[in-house]
Amino acid sequence: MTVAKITDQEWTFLETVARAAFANPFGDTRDDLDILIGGASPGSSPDEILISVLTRVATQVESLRARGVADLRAVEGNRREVLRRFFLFHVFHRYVDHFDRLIQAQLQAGDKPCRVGFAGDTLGEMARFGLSEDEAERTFAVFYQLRRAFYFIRNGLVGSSPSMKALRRHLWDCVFTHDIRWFEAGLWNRMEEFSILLLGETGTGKGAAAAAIGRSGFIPYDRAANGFPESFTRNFVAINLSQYSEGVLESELFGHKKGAFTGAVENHEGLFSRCAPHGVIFLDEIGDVSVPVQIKLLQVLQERVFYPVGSHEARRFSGRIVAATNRPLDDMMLGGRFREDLYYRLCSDVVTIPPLRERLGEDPEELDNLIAAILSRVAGQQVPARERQLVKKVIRRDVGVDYDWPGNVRELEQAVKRIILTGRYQVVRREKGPGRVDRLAAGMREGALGAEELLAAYCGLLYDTCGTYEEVARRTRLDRRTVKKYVQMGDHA
Ligand SMILES: Nc1ncnc2c1ncn2[C@@H]1O[C@H](COP(=O)(O)OP(=O)(O)OP(=O)(O)O)[C@@H](O)[C@H]1O
Repeated sequence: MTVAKITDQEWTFLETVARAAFANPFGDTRDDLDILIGGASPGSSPDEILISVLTRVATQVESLRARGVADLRAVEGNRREVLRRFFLFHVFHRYVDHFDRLIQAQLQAGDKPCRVGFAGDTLGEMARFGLSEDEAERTFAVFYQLRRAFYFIRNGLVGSSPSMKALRRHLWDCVFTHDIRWFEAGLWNRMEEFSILLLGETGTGKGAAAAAIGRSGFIPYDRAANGFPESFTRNFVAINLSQYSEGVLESELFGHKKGAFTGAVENHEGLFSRCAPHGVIFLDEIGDVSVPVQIKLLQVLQERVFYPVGSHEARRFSGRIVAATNRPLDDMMLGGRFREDLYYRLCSDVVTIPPLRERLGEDPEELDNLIAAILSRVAGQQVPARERQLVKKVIRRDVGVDYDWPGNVRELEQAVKRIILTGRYQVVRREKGPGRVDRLAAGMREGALGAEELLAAYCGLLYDTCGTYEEVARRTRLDRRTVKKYVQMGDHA
């Protein structure tokens, strides 16, 4: 048998590469394996380590080829699996730059799927290693997915603190499961069954985390089109549930039929019908929806069908749900404001996003990394170290080192912008509880409040006690959107 030509020492090497092949790139295991594979000296840079890994693997592939044993068809069982992963590691890294360029091109092109010029070469190379056509095509799609997940999780969520590293690892598992063997064995096609609940304070990056998951979904390779029929930009649709009144929200989510209500002059496709088959719907601020809408969402999650408003025609939904809230869902469930059955349907996994103050406490460099990322996002290019230091100095001067960043990264983004505009960042601290009541009462006694200020202060006061825009809307008989506007106005007064 040809396998006998591979020595035990070589098998040890192949097994190590096979373990690295699909390891979580944000975990420590992958780093340790790379050092083992490449034999790089301690203190080498990540680029040096990677080059030595790829060189050694390519040399080993050539050696197997020269002896005529670089073919999976001659091997079975566990050894086939080790060899398969080893060859795939090699192929993946040979085409990784092509995948990166495809991601960039697709970002530019938006919803129109891009041509994939290198598919034939990559598939041909896998075929020469003995993969069947189906296996090669599915693997090609998984390669694209692996690279997208790496790109969007790394770039969408900046930060080097331990809790951010843990978050990136966690998000990777949300896309591929904690053991990619399960994913490869069939879950690649069934991740829609796993909904994710993102928890965390406002501005921590729940939307950014959801987008990273959404853009990293599986997109099947289409043989006839010689490419991917769907752009990943279409694979993620987000809705902020707190922005809509109940009636409008149902229409936005499920669509409506012409004539379903006054003003429904055309059929309207809702979010659920617009979602691509392996796409993600991001339900932001899920803690703010009314119980009737919660029941409808539960039905979609349970039965995978929904009905446009005014229609009895069931529509199928085959995407994945990611939901987020900064509300205390536990308390809300106790008070009957959030349904337990929906909660348990939403949380195949719960991901908690750390607040900025915790991250800064773990690693002071976190602030530098975030300032750099925000500045280059605002400027559209890398910003010199001098400017970055300047912004950091102003932050330290104006809010001190112990500032708790209640608005988290969103607040930091605004702080950086304000510093660019004005050279300073003075914080208006949000007053809660009795302080607010006193201020409102004093303002009324003095007759000093304008109508909008009065409403903003009253809505803010109610929001502090009731906890949801919906409840404030009920008490003030305003609609939820208006309430939110006034609460936020009060926050920034
Ligand atoms: N780790 C991060 N790295 C880079 N940018 C981040 C990070 N976290 C958040 N941001 C940015 O901060 C802003 C706020 O993030 P996001 O909207 O995702 O927060 P959120 O938790 O969803 O807030 P809310 O609960 O109010 O909806 C966005 O512009 C986002 O890109």
